[in-house]
Amino acid sequence: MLSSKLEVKGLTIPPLFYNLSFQLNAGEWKLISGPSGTGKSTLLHYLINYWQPPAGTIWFNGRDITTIDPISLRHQMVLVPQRFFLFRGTVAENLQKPLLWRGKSFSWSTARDLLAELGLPEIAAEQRAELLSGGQQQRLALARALLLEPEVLLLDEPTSAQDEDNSLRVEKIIRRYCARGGACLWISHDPRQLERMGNVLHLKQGGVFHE
Ligand SMILES: Nc1ncnc2c1ncn2[C@@H]1O[C@H](COP(=O)(O)OP(=O)(O)OP(=O)(O)O)[C@@H](O)[C@H]1O
Repeated sequence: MLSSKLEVKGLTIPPLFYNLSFQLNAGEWKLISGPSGTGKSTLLHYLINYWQPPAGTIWFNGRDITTIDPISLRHQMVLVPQRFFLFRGTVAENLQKPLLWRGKSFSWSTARDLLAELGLPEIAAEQRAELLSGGQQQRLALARALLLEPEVLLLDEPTSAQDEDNSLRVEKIIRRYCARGGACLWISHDPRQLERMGNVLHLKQGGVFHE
């Protein structure tokens, strides 16, 4: 039997989670919504073992994540945090560095196509990343994660700084990433986005409830 890509089994982290369980399969996305402070961002940090979960509570490809080398885990499961980090440097440098660290090659033409799909058709490789607008920087951070082609993408409010058109672009790209076998867990507060994307887990203190 194929195990799920990511599985949370009875995760208890007082006072945030009590016996929290859900799974995410390859080719699937799930959105997480819920009131501020219920632990949505914290949960994503447990999933990449930034915070260490109790043994046996978080599984990646059928392995307890506490038994996986954290760097290797974070190569396969990439988090774009709410307060993402861009290097001081050009757009191309920002996209290229994490690929090179993983021993992967960088193609500006692939990157440029992706950025165009994200509503940044005019962006130049040599443009300074810190001079882009907040919304443009957020899409650059997402493009950087997508170019890594991780097995699982963890997105913390990836469209919080986007207008409707660009939110739709992001949604389309995540649907395609999942259609190609990726798995995505995505925190969102946007009711229209939750409606459009579906597959919502509503997080309350003490558990996850399907809507
Ligand atoms: N490792 C941890 N263990 C237990 N509690 C934590 C841990 N890290 C953060 N917290 C607390 O958990 C609470 C939830 O924070 P978190 O940022 O995860 O909420 P959130 O649901 O993502 O909120 P928002 O929607 O406002 O982004 C905060 O009060 C934080 O201090």
